[in-house]
Amino acid sequence: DFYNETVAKTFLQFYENTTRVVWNQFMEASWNYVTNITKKNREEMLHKDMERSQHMLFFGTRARLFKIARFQDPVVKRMLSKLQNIDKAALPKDELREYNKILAYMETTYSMAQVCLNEGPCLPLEPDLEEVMATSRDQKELLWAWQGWRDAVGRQLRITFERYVQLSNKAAKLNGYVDMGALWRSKYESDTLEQDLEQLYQELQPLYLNLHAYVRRALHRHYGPEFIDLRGPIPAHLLGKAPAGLVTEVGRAEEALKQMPRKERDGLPPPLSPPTPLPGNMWAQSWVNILDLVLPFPKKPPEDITKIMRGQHWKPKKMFIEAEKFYASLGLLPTPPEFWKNSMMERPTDGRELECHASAWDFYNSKDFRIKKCTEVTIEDLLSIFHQMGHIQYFLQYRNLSVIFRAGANPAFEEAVGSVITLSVFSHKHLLNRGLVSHQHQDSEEEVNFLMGIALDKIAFIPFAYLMDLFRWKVFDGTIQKDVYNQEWWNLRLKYQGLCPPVPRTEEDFDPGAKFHISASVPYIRYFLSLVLQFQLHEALCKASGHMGPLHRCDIYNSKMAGKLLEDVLKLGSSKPWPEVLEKITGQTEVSAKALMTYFKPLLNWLVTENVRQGEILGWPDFSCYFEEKY
Ligand SMILES: CC(=O)N[C@@H](CC(=O)O)C(=O)NC[C@H](CC1(C(=O)N[C@@H](Cc2ccc(O)cc2)C(=O)O)CCCC1)C(=O)O
Ligand SMILES: [Zn+2]
Repeated sequence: DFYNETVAKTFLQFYENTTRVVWNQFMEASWNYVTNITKKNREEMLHKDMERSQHMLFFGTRARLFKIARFQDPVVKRMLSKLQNIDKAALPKDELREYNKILAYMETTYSMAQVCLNEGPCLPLEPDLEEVMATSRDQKELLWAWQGWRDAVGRQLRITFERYVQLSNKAAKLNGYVDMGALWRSKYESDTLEQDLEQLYQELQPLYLNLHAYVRRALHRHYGPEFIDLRGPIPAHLLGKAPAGLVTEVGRAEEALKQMPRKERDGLPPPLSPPTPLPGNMWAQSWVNILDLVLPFPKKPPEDITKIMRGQHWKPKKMFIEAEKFYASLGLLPTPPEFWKNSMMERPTDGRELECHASAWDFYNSKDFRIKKCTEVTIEDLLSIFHQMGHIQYFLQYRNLSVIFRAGANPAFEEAVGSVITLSVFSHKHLLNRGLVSHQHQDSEEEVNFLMGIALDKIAFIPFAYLMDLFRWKVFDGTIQKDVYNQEWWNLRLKYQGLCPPVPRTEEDFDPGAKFHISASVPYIRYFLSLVLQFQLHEALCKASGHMGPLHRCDIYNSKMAGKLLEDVLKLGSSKPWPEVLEKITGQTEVSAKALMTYFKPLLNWLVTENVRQGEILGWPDFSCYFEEKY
């Protein structure tokens, strides 16, 4: 009897009891696969995924039969409505099998891809290619890594991705959504999500445009006017001067152009600007690695924390313990023994294939939680571990809730928890307290340098995090057709990030696929929202900790008050609508960029003054990726 609420409660209890087993087995099989990619482990993972989907289908279809509108209990209503979305499990069995094979193929292609030197070793992304992108100033090497990675991954995924889009949309429709983008957006329980996101983006754009203009000037100074157009996009791959004898696409194009009789070549577009390397990251999503080129006060460089960590003989385990201590200092829950026994904290040395992209795992049995990370001893990896431990803390806090509510208030909350903590960890006060810097006092110029370092990570990330799902939403809703995937990707990269590809791209390429979350079908707007949310939460926690003074100097370490505020939110999981959860911690019911702007105010003031002094143009009115050469 689907009108009876008591029947519904029995149904939900039955779901609860059976789900734990099914989900735990699926997580175990997934973990075994991504930590040891073999045919056997793949078959086992696919089998357990089918079982999980059958289970979801059984309960999802029945949950839809209950007359929820007639029910009184808000918890029962919320549970039943969440059960109704069964995602890909709605597909007919044979198509679900195909879909799961496609998902496994895309994620595994990404994880196993390598770029091979002409005669010599093949390098995987982590840590080797990422190391090249972060530290090399040899443009031949940088272009080789950047282009090689896209050839090895993006190109391989193009056709499969087209089928992935079809089946994703079919699954979404079978769940009552117009396309998969709509299903992804539904996790935020808001019918004004897209407008709210655009509003946040507009608020943050001045900050990004000022940073972009300033960085462009610094790169212009470093690489020279023939590489950087001060009114144009930043070539996404900032290479040093092309050493003599470098033959690239561009070199060849220029050579050909010079050979042509003048009248013929005048009609042609000038060749691409010579390639330039990424600002220190394979996707130009973070520019921290070019801080040395853009430091506002170069006479006061920040201390190299990676070097200090290595000097103090930090090991991966110590990095995890450091994070554990921080969460404990807030009075939050300790990680259980299973965590330390079952996690993978370093890349295995037995030559197995595995997925190194870091991740935090909930095994849905209230006691088994793990992190998988191919940890290197660097400050980036230390911060990433704090981020992952934020996921673990959330898992711990909501572990006794119904399995239906064991998720973040929304996906951005999941992401923001760990990132909020990193804002304290990276504060000068905390680094000094933990012996990771020795410089006692930070003067106002050093503070601007510090904020520049944070901005190169967080502000540079804004347009990237926004466009990642703008692209996929348009692919899912058909605005972007499959024959123009790559040019539309670069149109968005130009429009929002003001970046150009370093060498000509074609529709043989599929550059979006070179990013983990696109090959692994992980939504990304969560990171854009988390970026704004983490500063809003940081402000609230700092206030609760009794912090006085500028927000960027706050460190909530050891604050039980801040910890209590955070705990009260985390243990709610997704049992309450996220505006209610946000209000509990900040007093506001809307995500606001105010705290982020407050945090970066000193830097924005400095940037605006500097850009005015230089007469900078904000944005890239010379929007072409081609240079008006001197030909
Ligand atoms: C079983 C499972 O998948 N679990 C989920 C968690 C869950 O859903 O429960 C999970 O662990 N996802 C992995 C993912 C890893 C990282 C990532 O991918 N980050 C983004 C964006 C970004 C960039 C800068 C930054 O400072 C913070 C984030 C990127 O690198 O582009 C890589 C290192 C950092 C976070 C993550 O932790 O979010
Ligand atoms: Zn995360």
